[in-house]
Amino acid sequence: LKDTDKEREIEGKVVVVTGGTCDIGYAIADHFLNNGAKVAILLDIKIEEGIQAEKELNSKYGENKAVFIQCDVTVDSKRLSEYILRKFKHVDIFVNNAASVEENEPRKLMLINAVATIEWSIIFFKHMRKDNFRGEGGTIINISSTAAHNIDPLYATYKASKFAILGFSQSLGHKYNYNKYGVRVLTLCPGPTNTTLVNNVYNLYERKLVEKVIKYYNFATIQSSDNVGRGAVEVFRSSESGKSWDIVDEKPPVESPNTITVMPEF
Ligand SMILES: NC(=O)C1=CN([C@@H]2O[C@H](COP(=O)(O)OP(=O)(O)OC[C@H]3O[C@@H](n4cnc5c(N)ncnc54)[C@H](O)[C@@H]3O)[C@@H](O)[C@H]2O)C=CC1
Ligand SMILES: CCCCCC(=O)/C=C/[C@H]1C=CC(=O)[C@@H]1CCCCCCC(=O)O
Repeated sequence: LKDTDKEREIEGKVVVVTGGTCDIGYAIADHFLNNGAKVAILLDIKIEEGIQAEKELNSKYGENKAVFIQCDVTVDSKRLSEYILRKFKHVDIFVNNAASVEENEPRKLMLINAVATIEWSIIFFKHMRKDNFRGEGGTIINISSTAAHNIDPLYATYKASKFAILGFSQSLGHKYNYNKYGVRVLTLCPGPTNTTLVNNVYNLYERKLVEKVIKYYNFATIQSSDNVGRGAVEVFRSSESGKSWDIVDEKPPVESPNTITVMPEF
């Protein structure tokens, strides 16, 4: 196999997903296991959901295919990355998916969505680097949002975090870095998806405003998490480093635009 073929193979790979116990993170873990991953390690702050998710995936794919480790991504990166590497020897795919949409806790939101994504990416980039002693290459997948392509009245802090993830991931995954270090960095930008997080929007904003924004972007559906999980595997199998992919309206991934849409006054 060529290096790029090996890199894009899922069979036998160790996958880590932050926020992996429900919704989009769970669907990503599920699809990687379904396509032959050796193990999916689910890092999440929620203990009961974590135990349940581990149980469900193990009954679907077999014993020890899923491992839940309780984790706060904002504080546990050093301790748990060392633990994971001691226990599993290496990690092939690291997915930064955990997030908050709590606009009224901006510091916490930025720590979870942006700072933690950057810190965990850097830790596992170093582990995977091929110029490192024993570095075997690998793929980091960071979850941004189509909200990172748009300026409108909603989610100002959340948007800032998703713009940060997109810029960081495309820069770290730049072809120059890929050629030098052999680690792929990919970004996914899901559109509105039916999860706990999305249902929060109507608690934060007037329904009329949300409806106006939805109409402006012409979103056809609030898609399933499963479509994002399926899209993640498709992107993993086909994408070059540094690219970003929109997964919207229950359709397959399409490359993200390099432009920002500014919603006019209304
Ligand atoms: N639902 C949507 O419409 C969209 C979601 N996204 C992104 O997709 C990703 C997943 O979103 P959803 O599944 O909708 O969210 P969700 O809220 O259903 O799941 C997020 C998970 O992250 C975990 N988490 C939160 N803070 C944590 C912390 N400090 N440490 C560890 N785990 C923590 C939660 O416990 C939860 O399991 C997020 O990055 C989100 O921004 C992007 C575009 C659209
Ligand atoms: C357009 C508003 C959609 C309202 C309901 C909704 O689906 C909200 C979803 C957000 C929660 C987390 C996200 O990442 C979602 C935004 C998804 C793209 C929204 C794009 C519109 C925007 O820029 O605000």
